[in-house]
Amino acid sequence: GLGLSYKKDENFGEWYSEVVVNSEMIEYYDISGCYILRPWTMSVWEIMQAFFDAEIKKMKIKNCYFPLFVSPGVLQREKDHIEGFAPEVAWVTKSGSSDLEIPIAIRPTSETVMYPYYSKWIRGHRDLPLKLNQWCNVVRWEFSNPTPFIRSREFLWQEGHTAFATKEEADVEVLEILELYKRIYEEYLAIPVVKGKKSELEKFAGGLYTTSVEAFIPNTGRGIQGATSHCLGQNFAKMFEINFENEKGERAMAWQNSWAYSTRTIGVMVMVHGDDKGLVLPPKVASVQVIVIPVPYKDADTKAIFDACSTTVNMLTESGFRVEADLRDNYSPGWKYSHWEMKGVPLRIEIGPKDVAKSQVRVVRRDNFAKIDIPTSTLVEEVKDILVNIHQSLFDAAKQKRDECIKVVHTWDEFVEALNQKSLILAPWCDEEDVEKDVKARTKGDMGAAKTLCSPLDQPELPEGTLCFASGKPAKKWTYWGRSY
Ligand SMILES: O=C1CCCN[C@@H]1CCCn1cnc2cc(F)c(Cl)cc2c1=O
Ligand SMILES: [Mg+2]
Repeated sequence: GLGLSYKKDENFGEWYSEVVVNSEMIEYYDISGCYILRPWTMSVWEIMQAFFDAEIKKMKIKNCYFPLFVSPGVLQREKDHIEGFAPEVAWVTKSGSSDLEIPIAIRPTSETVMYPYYSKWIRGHRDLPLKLNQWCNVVRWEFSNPTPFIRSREFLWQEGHTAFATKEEADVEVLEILELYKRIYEEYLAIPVVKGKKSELEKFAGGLYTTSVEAFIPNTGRGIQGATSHCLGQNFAKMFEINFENEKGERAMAWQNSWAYSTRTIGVMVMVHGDDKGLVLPPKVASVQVIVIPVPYKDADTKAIFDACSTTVNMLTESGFRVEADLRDNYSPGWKYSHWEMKGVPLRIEIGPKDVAKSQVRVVRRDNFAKIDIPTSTLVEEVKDILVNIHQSLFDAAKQKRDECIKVVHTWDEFVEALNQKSLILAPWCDEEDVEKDVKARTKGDMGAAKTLCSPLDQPELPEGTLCFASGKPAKKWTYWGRSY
């Protein structure tokens, strides 16, 4: 039948796989970890891309495109940059039936592709800041359980790579980009995130510090890194000799940042907002915000009903909404209701004989299934308000659910208890790496170990004398811990 065979709160993994397929976002592919992104996915991606691309253009960041292929020498330029990553690098070793002289890597990220040219292009301080971004795919041949959008061997992202004369400029940009990531999640996907700083153990090993926006999936009790903005310091400048003559005529090394968000954002949206009827799309990223469905009645004036549908579509389209009518005559209204609910369309408009007679329409919300009869004369204004309200209620519901999962703990026992309750744990920590490693070791298990997710930039008050929950040493900062994707 049309409905889902799994319930979100009973079989989350199966529910998720079914929703992404039945909503026509994903088609499974014959290579494990690879997925077909159907138009229903690409339209969400393109709406977010349009926002982010316009914002970085305001920051004078320019788009470019570097090759997909990386020569081995360059990739292995700095072993500690790719130390643990080597197993996930995909290599081209043949063309046709003949072996390549030298195997070529497929980019897993583009630092080593781009930075030799940054070194060539940056000579003097007038060549700075150099601020480039690219929209592309990357390949990481991961082996842990592949999940559409969340963990795939190829994914789409943007990667920004910027170079500055001073650390101050780099520090400012890291946070400007982080704010854009928060806006993508909160203003477009209606998902609450925490802005924070990664621990030394969890940060990008090649960089100076990493900031991120962290989301949370209540059903699995796992945190998920939503996007990252790194300050690389001068580490890559040293590695790739990206230096310049500063204004005092001295040789100086550039200060760099790199930042990315990916199609993983879409998986988080499905997981957070989806329900047992299928996908629920936040209005801002819905390629169809309103679906108009005629409800013909045996001897009623079908033409009048269809005309009313077209009029409604035109009126709403002219007002800037993304609206379609489902006029197919080989599906019943009931079938269409389920179909468009599965696809997550935020608002449905039903038009039957009674509605035509009264010059009104019946509006049904996807998020709470509320049914509202609205006169045609005020429909545009009402639809505008309802879509804004749907976004806000999706956000508020997600935030309430996330906040209910947050447990503040002060002792190891409270920590373990909270972890067993699938919580997002906020704990005072001494900020020592060995202690973090110890927590990982002590919480190892088939559910995965607990780790630090981030230390929120917005720190709650830490009373004098507060002790670390794990080591008993003086706590230095509040940190979010939990299991993660
Ligand atoms: O997260 C970002 C923002 C955008 C640009 N890149 C950084 C760091 C990426 C880390 N990282 C992540 N995954 C990797 C996988 C690999 F196979 C290799 Cl060789 C390297 C890496 C790697 O450096
Ligand atoms: Mg990885």
